[in-house]
Parts: sequence; C-alpha cells; structure tokens
Amino acid sequence: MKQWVINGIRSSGWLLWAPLLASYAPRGLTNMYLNLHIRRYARRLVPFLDPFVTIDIASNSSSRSDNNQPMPSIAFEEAKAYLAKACWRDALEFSAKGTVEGSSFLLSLREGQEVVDHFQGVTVWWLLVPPRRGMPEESCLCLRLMFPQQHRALILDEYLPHVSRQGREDMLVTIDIVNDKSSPTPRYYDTDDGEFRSRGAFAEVQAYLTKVCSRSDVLNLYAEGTVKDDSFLLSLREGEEVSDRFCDVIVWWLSVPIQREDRLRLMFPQQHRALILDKYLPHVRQQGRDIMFGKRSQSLYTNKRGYCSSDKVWRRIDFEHPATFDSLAMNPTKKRRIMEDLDSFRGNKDYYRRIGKPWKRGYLLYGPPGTGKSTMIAAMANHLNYDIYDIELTSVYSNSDLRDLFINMTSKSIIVIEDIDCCFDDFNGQRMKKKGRSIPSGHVIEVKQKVTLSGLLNFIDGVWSAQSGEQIVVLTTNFPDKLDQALIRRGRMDMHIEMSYCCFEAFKTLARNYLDVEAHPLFQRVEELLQVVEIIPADVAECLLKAEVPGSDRGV
Ligand SMILES: Nc1ncnc2c1ncn2[C@@H]1O[C@H](COP(=O)(O)OP(=O)(O)OP(=O)(O)O)[C@@H](O)[C@H]1O
Repeated sequence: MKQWVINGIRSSGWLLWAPLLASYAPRGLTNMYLNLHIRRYARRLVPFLDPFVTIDIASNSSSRSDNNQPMPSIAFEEAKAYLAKACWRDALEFSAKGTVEGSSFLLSLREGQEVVDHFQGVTVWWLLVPPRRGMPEESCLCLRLMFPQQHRALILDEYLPHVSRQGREDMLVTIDIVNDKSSPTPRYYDTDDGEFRSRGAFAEVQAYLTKVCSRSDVLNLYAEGTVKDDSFLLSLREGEEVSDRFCDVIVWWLSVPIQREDRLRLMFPQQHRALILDKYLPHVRQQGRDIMFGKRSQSLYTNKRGYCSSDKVWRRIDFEHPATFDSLAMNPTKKRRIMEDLDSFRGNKDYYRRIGKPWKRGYLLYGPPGTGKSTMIAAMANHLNYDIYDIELTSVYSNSDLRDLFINMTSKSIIVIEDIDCCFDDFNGQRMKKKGRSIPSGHVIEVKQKVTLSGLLNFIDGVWSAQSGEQIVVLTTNFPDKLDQALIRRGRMDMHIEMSYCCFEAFKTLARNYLDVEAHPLFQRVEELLQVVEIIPADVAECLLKAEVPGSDRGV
C-alpha cells in the first residue's frame, strides 16, 4: 500500500512540476515533455475502456542455423529497424551500433523503452522486453506491441505488414535487376553451335526464382515454357515477394515494375553485402542458366549402412559442390588433358558400341592427403553434369549387396570409391575386417559372402557393368603401390592421375580463387620456394583463406 502511494506520487509528480516548467522552459521543450507524458499516462487509462491486445515478437526464430544456433527472427529485426526510424522522436533511450560500412550508426530501442506509433488514426505502443531471468540461454528479447482490441483487424492486416515492409527497406540493401526491353528478341537464343544462351541477367534471375517460388508459399505466380522441354518456368507476379536463403542469410526478391519497366528487386542485410555480391548473385545467374536450358540438378548418393533388401539402397542429397576445373589448382597441361579425355568420353557413345566396350571410363586419382582428389571428383561431376554415387565399401557386406548398389545406379554418373587401399586387406579376397564394426540386427553375414576384389572388378567392368550406361568410375588412394595390379591395369583404370604437391601454377590458381590476385611482387619468391618446399594445396588454401578473412591471424 505504502509502495503504491509512493509510486503514485512519483508518477504523478510531473503534474506538479509541469506548470513550473512551462513558465521557465522554452515552449518547444515544454510541449514535447507534456505531450509525451500525457500520451503515456492516457494509455494507462485506456484499458479500462477498451481492453488491449498484446503481441510479442521474439528476437530468435524457431529455425536453426547449420551449426544448430537459433536463427534471428526476421520479423523482430524488421520491427526493430522500423521503430528506430519511425519512433525516434518519441523514444528517449536508444542503443547505437556502428554500421559495417561507412561511419553511421544503427539505432535501436533500449530494454524497457516504450514508444508510441500512430497508424491510420490508431495509436499503438511498443516496448522492448528483456529476456526473463532464470530462463535458458536461448530465451530472447522481444518487442511487445499493444493496441486497443477494437482495432485488431487493422493492426493485423495492415499495420504489421506495413511495419515489416518499411523496416525491411530501412535495414536492407536494395539492388534492382532491370529487364532491358530495348531488344525485342526472346529471352533465349540459339547459337551456331546449337547451344542456348540467355538474354542476360534478368532472364537468368527470373529462371532462378522459378526454383525459389516452387518451394515457397507465394500465391500469385505466372508461368512460361522452357526452351528444351515441356516444363514451365514460374515467375513472381507484380508486387509479389519471395524469400530465399543462402549460407544462412535470408534475402528477399520482389517484383517491382516501375514506369512500365520490369524490375526484380533483391534486398539483403547490409552486413552480408560481400557474400551477396561475390557469391550469391553469380550463383543465382548460374543456376538460372541451368534451369533455362533444362540442365538437371545433380545428386550425391551414398550407400546406406546395412540396408534391408526392401529399402532403397541409396541415400540421396542435392550435389552442390562449387569446385570446377577453373578453380582446381594443378598443372594446366595435365588439367587440359583430363578435360579433353572427359569430353571425348561423353560424346562417344557410338565409338564404345562399335568397339564392343561398355560405355565406361575409369580414373585412378592418387597422391598425398589434401592434394585435391575429392575436389577433382567434384570438378569432374560439375563439368559433365553427372550425379555422384559415393560407395562406402566398408558398409557393404557381400557381393550381392554390392550388385544391388550397382544395378540401382542411373546413367550419367560417377561412381566413387575413396581410399580403395583401405577396403581390402589383401587383394586376393577378403575385405578388411574393421574392429568393433556394428552390424544391424537381422543382417546375416557369412565370411565367404563378403565383398571380394573379384566381385568389385566384376561390377566395374564385367557383364553387370554394362547395365547402367554412361558411367565413370573413380578410385582414390594415398598409396598407389599397395593396390593390386588387376584393379588398376589400363583398360580398367584408363587414366592414372597423380595429384601432387603445390606447384607454382597451382599456387596462382589458388591465389586467384582466394584473393582475386593475378600477379604480385612476391610471386617470384613464392615460385622459388615452391621448387624446394613440398606443401599440399590444402595447406596453401588454408593460409590464403586466413589472409582473406578480416581479423584472422595472418601471422600463422
Ligand atoms: N588441387 C586443389 N585445388 C583446389 N583446392 C584444393 C586442391 N587441393 C586441396 N584443395 C583444398 O583443400 C581441401 C581438401 O582437399 P581434398 O579433400 O580435395 O583433398 P584430398 O586429396 O581428397 O584429401 P584426402 O586424401 O585427405 O581425402 C579442399 O576443400 C580444397 O579447398
């Protein structure tokens, strides 16, 4: 009771001071002070007449990042940005954070700070509520919106979307991709070599958004036929908006025709400017081109451990490794030979038929760890637009299981068995027994049924091998000398490719990839050093990565 009286006197104290203040203080200051407090106290009376609705917007969303951290809530960030701008006249306490670029500040409300906003004649209140004490670490701040119940429809249907859109515009960088209508030609054209080319970035982005739209819940779309087959490309209708996610960053695409000019507006948070410009936009164009010309998306399959015969034998995920021959660091002549070999394999179905050989080709990649064997496989798959079947041989219990795997592969694929030297303890028969290997219940194993080298050879180039058509087999090893000659003889492993320590040409490729540097005064010194030092490309790549990341330890 006593406390209540004290609080009452405290909170109404301004009523006593106000007239005094009014007579001495400048008029503007007095008005602002009175205005602010009258509104604040009036609000406390309003609930007696019309109950309030409260909406809390939490700072963490329910989704999680790749490393299992709670993702920030977009709605919270938008509301925060909106309030910092729309209500800064009212609020007295802000916290300020420097922007990543430039020398300006981003303002946001301080915990406990309350601000008033007006929308179409309705007054609403916002309050920044701190996490509750004793709650788990992940509990978060929230922005509390309070408004009179009678305006529920207006606030939900119009005010909140307005807050979200305005806030987003204030906190995001915007890029408009404009459709160049000066040329009346269609979005695709046919080149002399029979390839389809796109008319430019707008068409590619539009095609990319097909993929984004098809997995979103956008309601208004339009469709257009593709060049190569009878499928459709979906696009955003005017004024529609769709979000996309790239490396845990959310971006928005909005269709905004301005003065009868088609525009696709990309909006993204300022702090991710480099990622979006350097990585996301090129990714969007490439994917858009692939979609337009009917390039299928690639898959990476791995065999399931101890599957039952009724199961599907392969587990599939999208294959999205960015490696290409362009970014692969190795001797350029060697690289060109490999690419020519792959190209001549791909186009030569008739040749293989004529000589009576299955349409298959084997590559043995050998060299120390970290020299790029896996990267090479990804570059091959991307070059040919093939799927990858990655066989973990230690999870296959018999030759008949292996046969199931082979007959369930499709054409246009690369079959990969990594570290083949670890798969057999001797190359006359038995697969290496792994200590403590758990075997799923119900799976009967007989020693004589285990995968054998001859079983593997049979599936690589025996009668079974011809079933699936256009395929490449890649074996990798760090110890080529340990391998059985039968496995790697020419005709079975047609090309033996040594992946070796970093040469100067490879270093230049890595410097271009990681630092965007083509030449540098230190290059000559590096060239001299690489002639006497054996260093794997993975170590060079790691050093260059550290040099590029701001704030990383450059001295190591
Ligand atoms: N030749 C290369 N060109 C480009 N990047 C490379 C190359 N070699 C290694 N790297 C970099 O090092 C990392 C490791 O390389 P990768 O896994 O391809 O080597 P690996 O020879 O397959 O190694 P392991 O034998 O241990 O499997 C790659 O992610 C890549 O970033």
